[in-house]
Amino acid sequence: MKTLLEVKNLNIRNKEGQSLVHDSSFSLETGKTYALIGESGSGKTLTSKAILDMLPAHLQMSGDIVLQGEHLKQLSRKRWRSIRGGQIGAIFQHPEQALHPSIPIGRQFVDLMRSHLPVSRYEAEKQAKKMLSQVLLKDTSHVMSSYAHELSGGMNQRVMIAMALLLKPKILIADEPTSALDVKTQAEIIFLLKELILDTDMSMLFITHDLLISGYLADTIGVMREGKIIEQGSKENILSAPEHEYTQELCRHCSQRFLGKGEIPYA
Ligand SMILES: Nc1ncnc2c1ncn2[C@@H]1O[C@H](COP(=O)(O)OP(=O)(O)OP(=O)(O)O)[C@@H](O)[C@H]1O
Repeated sequence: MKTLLEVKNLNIRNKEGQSLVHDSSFSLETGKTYALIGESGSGKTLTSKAILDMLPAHLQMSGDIVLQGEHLKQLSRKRWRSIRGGQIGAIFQHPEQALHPSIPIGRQFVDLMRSHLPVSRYEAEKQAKKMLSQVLLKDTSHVMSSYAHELSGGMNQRVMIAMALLLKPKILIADEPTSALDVKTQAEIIFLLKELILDTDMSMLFITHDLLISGYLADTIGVMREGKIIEQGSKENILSAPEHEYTQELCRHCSQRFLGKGEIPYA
């Protein structure tokens, strides 16, 4: 199995020196999904922001992030941004915050594509429409001419997924992308992500508080609590033989929710 991204001994502290993420290490393999699961405030989003180089300046980070052999520590910020730019796509809980409110969706696609690749406007529009239909948005011309506020939450999340995939990244970071959606749309987006991952050799870091979703999407699960990854391993091991008491509790909740009895789904 080929390692695409390694997070090594990641530590993040606030101004007061309090540890927010503590000595976290994990790796992402080509074509595989790693789910980072944990309760609110456990450090999942800060971990993804560190990978995306989006940590606020007042937070101190140490450790190393290695993308295909290139060490973040050894690169200038500009160089890291350019390496990372086309190789890591990201989607978040609130797509409407990431989309520009007063620029039509289509133009945002075209601008993004043309800022990275020497393509004509016509070609960029063609690619954008292709991506929008890949995420199962039907009337692509209508979506292209719409503003984010004119689309539903589920449509905006599909638009974000299409935009994140436009530059054909090797890694997709999905930070609670379905938490703000209704249950039916949540399921549709989760199925879509699974299909997209199976159809390509893209890897995904999926951040969630939901063990059930992790069980469906992930190959490997890391359980995060109070800034630490307390347990990680294959989905099968984590779900059927969790070692840490906290993971055991998560599994019990999950099975009760899913089946109303003591069986672990997906294991
Ligand atoms: N910009 C920031 N400045 C200072 N502390 C922060 C900042 N962002 C997050 N924190 C703190 O760091 C810790 C981890 O936060 P983080 O957002 O990574 O948690 P999370 O697991 O993603 O939670 P959630 O599921 O609620 O998004 C929390 O204690 C949080 O209060």
